[in-house]
Amino acid sequence: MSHKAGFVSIVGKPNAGKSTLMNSLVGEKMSIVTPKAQTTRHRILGIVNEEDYQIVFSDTPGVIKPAYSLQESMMNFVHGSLVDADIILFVTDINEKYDETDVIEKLQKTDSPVVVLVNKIDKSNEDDVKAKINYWQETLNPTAIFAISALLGHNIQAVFQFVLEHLPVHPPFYEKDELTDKSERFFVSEMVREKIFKLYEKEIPYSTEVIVTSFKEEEQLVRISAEIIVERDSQKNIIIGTGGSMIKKVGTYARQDIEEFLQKKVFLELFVKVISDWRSKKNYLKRFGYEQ
Ligand SMILES: Nc1nc2c(ncn2[C@@H]2O[C@H](COP(=O)(O)OP(=O)(O)OP(=O)(O)O)[C@@H](O)[C@H]2O)c(=O)[nH]1
Repeated sequence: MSHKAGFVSIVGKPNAGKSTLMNSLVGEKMSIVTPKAQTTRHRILGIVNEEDYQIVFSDTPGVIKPAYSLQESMMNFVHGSLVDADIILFVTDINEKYDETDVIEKLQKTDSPVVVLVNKIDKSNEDDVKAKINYWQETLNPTAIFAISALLGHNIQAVFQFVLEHLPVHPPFYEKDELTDKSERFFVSEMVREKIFKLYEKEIPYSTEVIVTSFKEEEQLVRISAEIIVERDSQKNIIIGTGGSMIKKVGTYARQDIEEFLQKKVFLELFVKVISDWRSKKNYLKRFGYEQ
């Protein structure tokens, strides 16, 4: 029996629903999902393994014009995923307000088959869905178009089947028990970062990075320390909150998720550290895993 395997890249503008789609296709929560744009910063692999196939999905940061070095690195992850892809899933919000010219230009340059996924149809109507499908047919002339709701799981099975049928015959790229290329530490830091995206406003989430500094497995529990890095003292005060009230919330919510993820009791300690303008400094971006 021939084994199929390949790379499937999920790309699109910020907030289109890429991470929601990835989680739905993989059947696990791999990527953090929040209502804010630019939540995803890395290229995150989600691997689906069956006896006769292996699909390696990549969730990528939303396509933007980079304003600072961190965003440049984020866009490098997108380019990398377009170059590798056997199939590209382009996710677009049916009610998209952004100008998508930059994504369209990128997609027109690739040799890989492009599938357009018109997402969030639960927030639309049949006429608008038809109009959008016609628009994308004319604009991109893609290999296929699906109208989906990543949130409600509508048409996701059809997309999955399409991917499977178009996957090349190839031996597996990863061990068949691997679910991702990222470490437990990475997912722990993402869970803390997700809470920061949900609990704080304006620039705070975008100025924040989370680094797991210690991860010790003991018999009864896992002891984890993490640093929340911000760019200025004023942001440090906001993260901590009056009498530590805000950081306590971050810690409590994150710990609950991490316990579920690790299936073990967790002791989580959070520290806040200021590194001025870390998002524009190459050495920090490298240390935080954004640069090769
Ligand atoms: N109504 C509706 N909302 C959706 C759907 N898919 C995603 N969303 C919501 O849209 C928001 C953004 O979803 P994400 O999956 O984080 O989007 P993303 O494209 O990964 O965003 P970035 O990481 O910023 O690039 C979240 O609030 C989701 O719950 C959908 O099919 N319908």
